[in-house]
Amino acid sequence: MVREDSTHEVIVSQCNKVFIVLFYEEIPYSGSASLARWRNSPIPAKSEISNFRTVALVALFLFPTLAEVRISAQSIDGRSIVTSEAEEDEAVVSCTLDSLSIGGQQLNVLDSISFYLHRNGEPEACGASVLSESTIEKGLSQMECKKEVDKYQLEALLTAVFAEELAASDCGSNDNSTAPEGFLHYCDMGVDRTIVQNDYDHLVRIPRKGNLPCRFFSREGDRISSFEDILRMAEKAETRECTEENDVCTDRMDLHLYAAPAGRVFMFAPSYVGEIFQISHVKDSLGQPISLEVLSLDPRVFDIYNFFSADEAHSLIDKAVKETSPTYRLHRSTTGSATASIFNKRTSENAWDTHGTLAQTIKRRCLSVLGIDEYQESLTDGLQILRYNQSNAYTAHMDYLEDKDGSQVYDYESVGKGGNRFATILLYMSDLGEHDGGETAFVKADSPGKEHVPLHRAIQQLRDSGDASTLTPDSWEEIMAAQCRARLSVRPKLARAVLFYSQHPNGAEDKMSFHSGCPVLGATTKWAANLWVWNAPRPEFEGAPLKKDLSNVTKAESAASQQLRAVFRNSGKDRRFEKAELYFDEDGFFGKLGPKDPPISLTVKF
Ligand SMILES: O=C(O)CCC(=O)C(=O)O
Ligand SMILES: [Fe+2]
Repeated sequence: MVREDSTHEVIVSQCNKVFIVLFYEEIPYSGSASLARWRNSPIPAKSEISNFRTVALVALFLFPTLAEVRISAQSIDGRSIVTSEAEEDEAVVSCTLDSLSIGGQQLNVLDSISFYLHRNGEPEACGASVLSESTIEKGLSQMECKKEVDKYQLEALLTAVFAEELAASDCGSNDNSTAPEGFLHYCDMGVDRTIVQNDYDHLVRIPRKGNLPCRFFSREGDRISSFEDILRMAEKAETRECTEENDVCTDRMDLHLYAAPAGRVFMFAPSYVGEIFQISHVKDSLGQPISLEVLSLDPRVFDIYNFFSADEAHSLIDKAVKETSPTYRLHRSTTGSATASIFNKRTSENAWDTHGTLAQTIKRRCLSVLGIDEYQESLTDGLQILRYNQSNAYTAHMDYLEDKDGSQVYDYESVGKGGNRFATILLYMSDLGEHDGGETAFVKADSPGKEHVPLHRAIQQLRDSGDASTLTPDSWEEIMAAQCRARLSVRPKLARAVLFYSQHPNGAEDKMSFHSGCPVLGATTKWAANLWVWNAPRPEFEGAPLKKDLSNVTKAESAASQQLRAVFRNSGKDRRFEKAELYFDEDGFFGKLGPKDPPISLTVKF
């Protein structure tokens, strides 16, 4: 028996014979149940797949052994989603923490933790709650009493539990923060705003609701992947001593968790200039702890201490200077998203180091510091080695790329489900003194603690100092050099590293991130390197988000976008179906689908 309700959920239950069938528009599925068709997604027969553009994958099931299967199908370009789930079984499955392989005993400590939940990038908690043993056990019951909870399952569990515990908090999406399902909506922003990252197939939807889960991080960007992580963090958490004169009073620990919506990247949540973040989960080259210090809140700029060494800087420079390949060697820098072109206000030179052993190590370190726990080449440009000789500069710009005339196939709208550069890590590889220029200046931001200096006065001060005598009066370089002294700026120093964001936590472009590479005033060469990091696979990489309007899309790109996914799982509530198996048609065995088997994800290209 199958029905489709107004929220486009297809409910499948009590199917004795079930087949996976891909079928076309008007051809009704043949089997023991009837299945309502997803309105905008006619479904071709298997043999006809190549002939039809609009496809949805609908799953029906084989064998009398499968009672409850959850189905979801989504086209990568977000045109359709079909979600279905079996009707709820009334039988209550009870789980205990003891069933977890970590051992329930250790988890007793959960009772003494107060969890403060933050939305991604927000220094203020949006709500607080306890995760009692019983709430976790309830969550586990909904998740089929797992013995081992992997990070995706844990994320679904935490999202479900916090959504319930924090129903009356401010943890919802900004549009509707206190709605009862607010936190669930915050975590799953809908197809138009959810970036399909490469691990999308692994995400575990919230039991019975179907929403995608948040990911949870420590304040320092360490992803919570297991209960052990929570316990480890709890050990380090602030302990609030019990002062109440009350028998049942115990010391409590305050644990702050930062929740990033599905598909979104973690962002630090600074609250004051000078604030420190100890990044103890990232391995550095120096054997010293990496830490961040907040230089500015708007834009968000941080010093990264102990990020790389002077030796590493020298090796990167050495390799760049010796590079002979026309593509990678030092050459006059260019700008632009699709077609790179020489720009008269970027007079530096740059080389690319994409796959050098050291460049790779540094790129990995960059992603780890940014809270990306699994390295993905597709999220970075190459490491760009920069050389600025005397007077060389890069005018104020944003690293966030624009699709000015809307002609690009790639979807640069990172506030939606597109990708763009979201963070830049800048490595300085030479020392420049107070009078040498070459700073990186955030020209829209005042320097903390300094009064605002109007530009005309800054130009006069620069001229009076005599430092800019090599620059032509009234040239863009001279105006910039003056701005650089009057605004928030970072001075190059060998082995200094800086992080800044080009996006807000919701993916919107951060216009305050406007910055420049200030003219080098003295004779010292400024060497630097930067890594632009994307919030989604960048253009040309697998999984790159493409625009909805596919009319001009090349064949290869359109093939990548025309995919559908389905996830099958056995909820395990009915013991008769312990040996369920999943088939495509009658003889295409996909895999075992017992309650303990992992969910099976399928991707169909057409
Ligand atoms: O050289 C600098 O200080 C800044 C460089 C920069 O902004 C860039 O390459 O995007
Ligand atoms: Fe830049």
